[in-house]
Amino acid sequence: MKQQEPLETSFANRIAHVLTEALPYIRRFKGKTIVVKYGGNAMIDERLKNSFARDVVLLKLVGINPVVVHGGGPQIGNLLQRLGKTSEFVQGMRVTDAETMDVVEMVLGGLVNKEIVNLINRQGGAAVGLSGKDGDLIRARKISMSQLQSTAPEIIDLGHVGEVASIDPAVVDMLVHSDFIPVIAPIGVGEDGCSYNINADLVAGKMAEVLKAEKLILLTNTQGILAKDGTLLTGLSLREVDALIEDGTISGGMIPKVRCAMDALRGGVNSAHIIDGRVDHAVLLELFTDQGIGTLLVRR
Ligand SMILES: Nc1ncnc2c1ncn2[C@@H]1O[C@H](COP(=O)(O)OP(=O)(O)O)[C@@H](O)[C@H]1O
Ligand SMILES: CC(=O)N[C@@H](CCC(=O)OP(=O)(O)O)C(=O)O
Repeated sequence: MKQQEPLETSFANRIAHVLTEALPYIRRFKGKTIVVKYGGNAMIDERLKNSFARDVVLLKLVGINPVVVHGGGPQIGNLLQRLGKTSEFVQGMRVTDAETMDVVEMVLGGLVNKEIVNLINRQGGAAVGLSGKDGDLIRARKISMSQLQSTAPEIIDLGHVGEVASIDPAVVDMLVHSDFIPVIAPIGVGEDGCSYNINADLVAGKMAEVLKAEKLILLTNTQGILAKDGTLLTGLSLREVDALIEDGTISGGMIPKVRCAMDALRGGVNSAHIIDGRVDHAVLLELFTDQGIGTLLVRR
């Protein structure tokens, strides 16, 4: 008969330490909602995707309510390229004509959404995929060029690019309270009945606000918010973030991300975290360890 190797003492101690360190956090977050934005750039390889799905399932099993909002920008770009279409971006927003909108809906609402649902379910969770159309979840409003400081004067219309006009959380509440894990694609419906392509960070921020979430966690492809010299800024207040945008330390795609996190904080979410989705089990490390990872944004 094969004998089980005894655990090396220091390794066993480490496991015990990790589990006991997690305990106060599990107690603190039990019954609370945590909105996790899973960006397309963090969906790099199978190992990372599975580690993300395991984290989400573990949260649910210890009594926390994860709600996943996903992106899929690179995946939309890949399919558009295969179809011979190129995308233009204005302030990080993809100019979306009717044909591009069809692709966005296929990729986000179909491929990416169902892949995440399947990953979570294979790890033992019960995920249900939704787009903003399901249960009239996300009402969208068209974004006009005048709302953006465009550096591309030749583009006069963003097409089907929307912002969140309102969220009706009824379908998400119903799923959460029936022990399902909602997985939401950032597509909204306009007053005109048309589909709108919404930046996933914007949807995640508003979702966290409307669901009165305890935390908003944004997974991205950097360690967090970095200073000019490349060091990680571990904790920032709203005032400090404003100053970093002002002096150009925060730029590009990080601007809408911090803006929506700041809006969520002002709307009552207790904390927002920008963390590195390229790290295995990033969500667990953030939630259940004393030091956390990435950048913590707080209201004060
Ligand atoms: N101060 C900063 N700290 C970290 N990243 C920054 C900063 N300023 C700009 N960025 C850029 O923002 C990017 C993240 O935004 P984005 O590419 O839109 O992410 P995602 O695809 O995850 O939504 C980083 O990869 C980096 O290039
Ligand atoms: C209007 C707009 O730009 N929408 C995004 C939606 C996907 C997204 O936000 O994906 P990431 O989080 O992976 O960047 C897009 O078309 O790429």
